[in-house]
Amino acid sequence: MSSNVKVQPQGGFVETPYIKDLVTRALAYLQAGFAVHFCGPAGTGKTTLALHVAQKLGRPVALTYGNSDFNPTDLIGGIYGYKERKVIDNFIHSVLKTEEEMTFRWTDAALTEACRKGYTLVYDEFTRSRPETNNVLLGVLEEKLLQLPPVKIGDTWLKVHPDFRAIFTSNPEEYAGVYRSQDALRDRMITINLDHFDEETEIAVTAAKSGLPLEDARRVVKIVRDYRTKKEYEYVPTVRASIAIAKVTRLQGLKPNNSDPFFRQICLDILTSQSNRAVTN
Ligand SMILES: Nc1ncnc2c1ncn2[C@@H]1O[C@H](COP(=O)(O)OP(=O)(O)OP(=O)(O)O)[C@@H](O)[C@H]1O
Repeated sequence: MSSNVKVQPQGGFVETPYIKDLVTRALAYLQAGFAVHFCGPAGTGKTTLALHVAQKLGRPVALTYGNSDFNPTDLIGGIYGYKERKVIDNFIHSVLKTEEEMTFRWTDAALTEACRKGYTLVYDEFTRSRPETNNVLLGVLEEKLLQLPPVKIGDTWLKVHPDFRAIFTSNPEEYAGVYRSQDALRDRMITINLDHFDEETEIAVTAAKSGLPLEDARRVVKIVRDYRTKKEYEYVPTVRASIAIAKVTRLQGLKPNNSDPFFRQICLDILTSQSNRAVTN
């Protein structure tokens, strides 16, 4: 492994040449004012990358997650609660005057807050929201205008703050619970397709997240990658399997050694729990 791989203390962000290249490209597109979309299988680092790139932009982050139950108000905001003011004037005993005033309280949701204040929106797994819910993004990404619902007293359009940026993540369309997003929306973002990490990155991430020494993490990752390349299962184990095996190995005081039956069983349990279906074709 090249010496310039920075393995952070446990849990930190790992930046290998592979990760650095992705960060550089994403920042270039965002700084040019384009939205960026990380698309890839589970466990390929999309969410971590999106949050890291957002942090690099140096603006506050408005984070939201795709959800099939979402409707546009979950992205834009709505009327949540109201304030009631009641004045009773009984100065003249025979006359009772009451004034009631009810003011509704509008609350911005993540998209509106980001558009209004110039935050970076990170919309994780955005294709798990129904396409019609995401329609509101078309105007935001192209005309830089956010349409507000008529219930919002006064303004029905919000001009998007010049510092607003958007980063999206999604799993491929064949995943369960993922909708096919509109072509018009995909056309308004630059998609970077991710696959499983290169070996150097997977080792560094496994070591950082599990606390297992680098050389032992390398052995664990080799077992997982050999299993992954066999393609015997439709769902291949991800870096999460490497992290889990490495963490249990460390906490049990084991060495990643195939001649140890306990270590072998841990690998089997974790690898088979992630790849639960034989290839259908
Ligand atoms: N650069 C990194 N540095 C440290 N840990 C990382 C890095 N990238 C990914 N990870 C870790 O790898 C695991 C998977 O990453 P992440 O959740 O970002 O993947 P994902 O593609 O968003 O997965 P999913 O689609 O299942 O949500 C997590 O435990 C995450 O902390």
